[in-house]
Amino acid sequence: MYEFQEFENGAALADALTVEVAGALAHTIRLHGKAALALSGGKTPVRFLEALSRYRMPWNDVVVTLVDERWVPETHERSNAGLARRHLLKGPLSNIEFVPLYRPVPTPEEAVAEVNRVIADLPLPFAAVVLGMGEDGHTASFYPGGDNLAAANSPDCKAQVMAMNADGAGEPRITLTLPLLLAADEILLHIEGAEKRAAFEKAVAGDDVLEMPVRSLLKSEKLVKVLWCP
Ligand SMILES: O=C(O)[C@H](O)[C@@H](O)[C@H](O)[C@H](O)COP(=O)(O)O
Repeated sequence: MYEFQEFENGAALADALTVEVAGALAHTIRLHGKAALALSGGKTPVRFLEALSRYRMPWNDVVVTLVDERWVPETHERSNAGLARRHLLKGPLSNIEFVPLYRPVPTPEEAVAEVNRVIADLPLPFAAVVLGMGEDGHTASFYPGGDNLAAANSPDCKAQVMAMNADGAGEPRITLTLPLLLAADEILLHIEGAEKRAAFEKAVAGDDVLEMPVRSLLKSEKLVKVLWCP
C-alpha cells in the first residue's frame, strides 16, 4: 500500500524527504544505537542528497549504502557511489560509514557473494530506503525483462543482493532484493515530473509485477510513502 504526497517543487520535496529520513534514522538510533540507510542513484535524488548533507544529526551512528549500483567504478559518471560521494558524503558527512556495492571485478555476478555478506552485516532492517522509479516502472534495478527479475523481486528471495542484466538498465547492475526493501522501517519513493506521475498512476492501476516491478512494493502490505513534485 502507499500514501501519495504532492509537493510544490523539488526544494520543498527535498526538505520533507530529508526530515522523513532523518526522523527514521534518529528513531532507530534511539532504539538500537545504529541505523542503516539505503539510497538510490540516478538524477532525481541530487537535490535531496544535498539537503540531507546539510542536516545535523549523529551521522556517526549511521551507515549508508545504495539500493543498487551500475557496474562501473566510482570515478565513472554513472556511478551511484560517485553520486553519493559528490552530493551527500561531504562536509560533516565526509567520514560517515559508507558501503558501496561495486567491486573491481568484471561482472556483478563475481561480486554477489561478497557483497551479500557485507550487506547482511549491516544493522538491518534498514531504518529507511529511498527508492526512485523509471518511466518503465522499474525501481532499484528491478527492470522489466531483467534476467534475475523474478528472483530478486520475489518476497521469498533469500539473497540480500542479486546481479541484474536488462536491456533498459544500461550497464550490468547489482541490486538489493525485495525482502530487504520491504523489511525497512520506512520505504520512501521519490519521483518527480509529469511522466513519472503518469507512470505511477499506470503502476497503481495494474497488477503485473513483471511488467512494472515497482508494483511489488506499491501492492505490498508495507506502507510506501510516495513523494512527488511537478
Ligand atoms: O541506479 C539507478 O538508476 C537507480 O537506482 C534507479 O532505480 C533510479 O532510481 C531510477 O532509474 C530513476 O532514475 P532517475 O532519477 O535518473 O530518473
